[in-house]
Amino acid sequence: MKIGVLGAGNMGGAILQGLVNKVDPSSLFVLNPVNPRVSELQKKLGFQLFNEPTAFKSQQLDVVIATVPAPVTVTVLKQLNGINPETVIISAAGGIRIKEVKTALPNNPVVAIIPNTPVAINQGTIATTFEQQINEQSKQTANQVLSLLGDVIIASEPKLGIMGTVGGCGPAFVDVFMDAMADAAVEEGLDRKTAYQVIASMVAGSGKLAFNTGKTPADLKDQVTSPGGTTIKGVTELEANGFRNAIIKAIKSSNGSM
Ligand SMILES: NC(=O)C1=CN([C@@H]2O[C@H](COP(=O)(O)OP(=O)(O)OC[C@H]3O[C@@H](n4cnc5c(N)ncnc54)[C@H](O)[C@@H]3O)[C@@H](O)[C@H]2O)C=CC1
Ligand SMILES: O=C(O)[C@@H]1CCC=N1
Repeated sequence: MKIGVLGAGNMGGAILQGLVNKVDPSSLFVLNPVNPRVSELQKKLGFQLFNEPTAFKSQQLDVVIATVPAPVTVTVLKQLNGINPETVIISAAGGIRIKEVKTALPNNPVVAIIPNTPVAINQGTIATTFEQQINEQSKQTANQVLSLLGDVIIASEPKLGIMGTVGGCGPAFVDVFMDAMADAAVEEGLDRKTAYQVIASMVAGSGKLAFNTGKTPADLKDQVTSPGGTTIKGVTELEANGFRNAIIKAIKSSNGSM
């Protein structure tokens, strides 16, 4: 399998790291304009780096994952005009519809995804929409690559935006939450390193508990709040300070509905 990545920034870099954990780096082909940061990444991960589209697009790639900034995605994909029509184009561009990608490369099968940064450790959440006309072979090729990176969750195109907001923007919200928790722990006298260790472990374990048990977050929360105990005092304070409302507004704002 030959995998192309268009744009090795934060998302492209995370995808490349996740892929290098699973496949030989010689099967990874990256197109990014000359950039010292990307040259460093190339040295670290060992993929093949191209600085212009002509040589990149003649590599007989099975897939190209587009992780250039969303506003330039269609323009950059147009530069791949003439690429093998069997190459599956996987666009990770937030807010860019399949039909817009098709205007750039009308003959290629297209898949729209919203991944998240945990793909770097093969624990990503990848909301995925296949174009309606896609054939089984192209679908399988895309699935084979994406499932190396984490959970592939199939979405209808109208739901890709909100699934991508929760899954793709979500890590940043969790990071803000963890950062604030660490500040509080430091204020209470814990050293920062230990605070980060406890918090990251707690978030990972809470996520796995929800995932593995299938219990609702409300049920899981109720199991922690002992009667007259310490947790309910904190939960009450969260409610008094509009924590839940802040999260709801953050999701709606990122999703473009506010
Ligand atoms: N950062 C994230 O967590 C997520 C990002 N995405 C999507 O991934 C895309 C990239 O986002 P980030 O990685 O955050 O941005 P970024 O700015 O970190 O990376 C963009 C990369 O594209 C490169 N680039 C710019 N013009 C190019 C061109 N003409 N040809 C090839 N490479 C080019 C840049 O040099 C840079 O390496 C966006 O479409 C975004 O919606 C989707 C889900 C999550
Ligand atoms: O912030 C962004 O626009 C991208 C899309 C989802 C996560 N990051």
